[in-house]
Amino acid sequence: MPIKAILTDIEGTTSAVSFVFDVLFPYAAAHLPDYVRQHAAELVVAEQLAAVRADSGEANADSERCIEILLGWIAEDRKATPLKALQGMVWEQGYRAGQLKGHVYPDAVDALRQWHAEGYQLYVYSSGSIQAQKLIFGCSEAGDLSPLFSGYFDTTSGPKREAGSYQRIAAAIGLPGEEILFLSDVVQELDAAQQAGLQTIGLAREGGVLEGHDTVASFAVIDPARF
Ligand SMILES: CSCCC(=O)C(=O)COP(=O)(O)O
Ligand SMILES: [Mg+2]
Repeated sequence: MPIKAILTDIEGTTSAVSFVFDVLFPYAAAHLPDYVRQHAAELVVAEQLAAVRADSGEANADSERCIEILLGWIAEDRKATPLKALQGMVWEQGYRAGQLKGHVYPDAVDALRQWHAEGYQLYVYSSGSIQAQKLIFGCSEAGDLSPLFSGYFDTTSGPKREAGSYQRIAAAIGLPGEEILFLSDVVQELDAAQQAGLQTIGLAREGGVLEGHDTVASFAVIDPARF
């Protein structure tokens, strides 16, 4: 079955891990406390704070305690959906103010443009919220890459290390798994996608092999037509 859609991870795949850890996470840690204080009464933020209380098991946590919990989650890189939603809101302010520009490897920019021109449908699946995904590609160093993408998936589709998440995404895309190529730098994510019937290629940008998956160091050597 030929590949019709390509689903890509962001951190470590299209974009440098260092951009996420050295730029995005510190920006969120610096600005999230005041953002929460200023917007805690607004429904979109209040809903996420309610989810922080539920996920942490601290039903009576006030806004200041929620901020402490969120900063702890940033420090431990917890892929918690309410943290990711709030990070997306905070980053939006940084991108709009010109303080942030999304990093996307030049080889990924070139390949995504080529695959889009060749008629492949392109999708993103990241632990970052859909808002954060649209920002990193929409406000990237290479310009607005958002017209290349047909859709975005985040942890509201499920955790990235569970096969069921990829089954739900394939159903949402409307293609059998075998017609979707998933790209990631994390072997557990590739394993879960493979278990769901998707094709996989691992990205090891510093070299090495992702056990059980064809592995490359750059998008430049990926040929979706070979499947
Ligand atoms: C959407 S950019 C921010 C990335 C992020 O918050 C994150 O946790 C990265 O997760 P990924 O699934 O892209 O490895
Ligand atoms: Mg990744």
